[in-house]
Order: sequence, then structure tokens, then C-alpha cells
Amino acid sequence: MSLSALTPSSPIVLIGAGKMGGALLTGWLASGLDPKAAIVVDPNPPEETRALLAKHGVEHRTSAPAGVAARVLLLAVKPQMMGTALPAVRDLIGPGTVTVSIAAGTTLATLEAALGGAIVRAMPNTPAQVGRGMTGAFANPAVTAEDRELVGALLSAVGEFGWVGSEGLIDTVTAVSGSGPAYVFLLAEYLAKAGVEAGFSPEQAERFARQTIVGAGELLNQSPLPADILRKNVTSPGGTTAAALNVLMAEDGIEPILTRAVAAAKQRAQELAG
Ligand SMILES: NC(=O)C1=CN([C@@H]2O[C@H](COP(=O)(O)OP(=O)(O)OC[C@H]3O[C@@H](n4cnc5c(N)ncnc54)[C@H](O)[C@@H]3O)[C@@H](O)[C@H]2O)C=CC1
Ligand SMILES: O=C(O)[C@@H]1CCC=N1
Repeated sequence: MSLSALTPSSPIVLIGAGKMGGALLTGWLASGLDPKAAIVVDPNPPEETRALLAKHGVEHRTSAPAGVAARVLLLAVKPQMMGTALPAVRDLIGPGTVTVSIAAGTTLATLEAALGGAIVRAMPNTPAQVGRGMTGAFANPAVTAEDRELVGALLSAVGEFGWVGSEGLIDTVTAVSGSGPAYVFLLAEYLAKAGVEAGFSPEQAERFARQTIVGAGELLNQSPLPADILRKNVTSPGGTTAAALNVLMAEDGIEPILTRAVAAAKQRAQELAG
């Protein structure tokens, strides 16, 4: 099923059009969503979203419109805002609505208690803004095969997408790929800082570090080889990379730190679930 299943009388209603909601809407419009088949509800969207809405003529409301039954209701507000957002969107749900929540930690049980019906929990990430996202999702039993296809088409519009086999794995998706871009950006920041320590100007360091991350990511993307082989291909025996990797791969190196970081993110996702 393609996005053409969404029409002005059977629309997608996006609740919250900030960083992630705005990125998703950008992807849907680029993938051929009829702008008249979308309604955006956000009391205070950022400037980028306002410009996107104006450019495509997408209907914008500051609160949920009356008399609309959404085909897809996509919740993209902060988990802390769910308590106020959920009762306000209940009337948008009709017999054919599938609700999709991308909020970290808000459980299917919470969503089912507030809204009922067919519900998907999904977790995208910010590279969705450039069509290179990674999204995982899990559906409750009320979600039909048609719903799955439509939700898959929506979430694939901003990058890679896959269903996971249990709701608990959504917290793992959150910890690995949802928050993961921040880990990579931190690496870029620290590589640049280390470059300054090693003699670069701040501008040079930023340029060389950024392009190294971009280039390594693109090589990983284009190469059929796994990451460990690509790493070994950089590493001459007894050479400079080996000297650096001896530090990074030491007992107190990057692996235990990353393992702790992912566990902390997963624990926080579980705490947000209450
Ligand atoms: N930023 C990220 O990397 C990711 C975020 N998420 C999830 O996406 C959700 C949104 O996060 P961001 O886009 O980063 O936040 P954001 O703060 O950029 O956007 C949230 C938007 O919701 C609007 N809003 C607040 N209350 C509302 C209400 N009652 N009705 C309608 N709109 C309302 C705000 O005006 C704002 O524009 C969160 O639940 C987060 O867990 C999921 C994956 C990645
Ligand atoms: O930091 C957060 O809670 C959200 C979820 C994944 C990325 N950002």
C-alpha cells in the first residue's frame, strides 16, 4: 500500500510537528503524500515546520479539529506532553484509524487505555530529516495487515524501517538507533577536540573530523564489508591506527563505555514508561 491510501476524507493527522514530526512530514511529502491528505496539529511549531506547511499548503491547526476521523493519527509530542495530548485527540479516532506513537517510553498499555483501537509504537531517529533514518516499530493485535502496510510506507519514507518482535525491543531500538545519532555526533565533537590538541586550528579540526565521520559512514553504507573488516582495512600492522586502537579497544576503552551508555538509554526509556 502506498501513501495514496491517504486522502482528504481519510487523512493522516500529525500531532506535534517539531524536529521528528517535521522530518516525517518532509519525507511523506517528498514521497508523494497529497498535502490535502494531511492535517498538522501543533500549538507552536518551529519556523522550519511553518515554512514547510506554507510551502505545501498543509492544513495547520493549533488544536485537534472537530469532525475529522483520521486514517492515521501520528503522535509526535514529547512523552511528558502525552498526558495532555491524548485526551485532546481522542475524537480524531474512527473505526478505521491506526494510531502511531513515536514517543520514547510511552507504552502500548498507556496508549490503549487512553485511545483504544489499533496502535503502533515506532521509534525513528533524526537522520530521518535527510531521508536516512532508521525506524523500528511494534504493533498491537488490533493493527490490520493493511494498517501495517500503510504504516510501513509512512515510516519507510524517511529511511530504513523494520518491525520488531516485542514491545520491549522498542526500548532497545530507542537506545541504539533512536539516541544513536547523538553518540556519533559526540564522536565528531571529540575527534575535533583531539585534533586541536594535536595541532589543528578549531576550523581545520572541525572540517577534518566531520568529513571523516561522513566518509566512514558513506563507506560503511556503500561497502558490502562489515564494520570490523572496514576497520581492519585501515589498520596497518604496527602502524598508527593500531596505536590508536590499542587505546580505544583497551579494557577501559570504548566498548564498556558504549555498552553502559546504551544500557542507560534503555533504562531511561523504561523509566519514562513509568
Ligand atoms: N528527537 C529525536 O531524536 C527523536 C524523538 N523522538 C520522539 O519524538 C517526540 C517528539 O520529539 P521532538 O520532535 O524531538 O520534540 P520537539 O520539541 O522538537 O517537537 C514537539 C512538538 O510538539 C508540539 N506540541 C507540544 N504539545 C502539543 C500538543 N498538546 N498537541 C500538539 N502538539 C504539541 C510542540 O509545539 C513541538 O513543536 C518525542 O516523544 C520523542 O521521544 C523519537 C525518535 C527520535
Ligand atoms: O532523547 C530522547 O528521549 C529521544 C528519543 C530518542 C532520541 N531522542
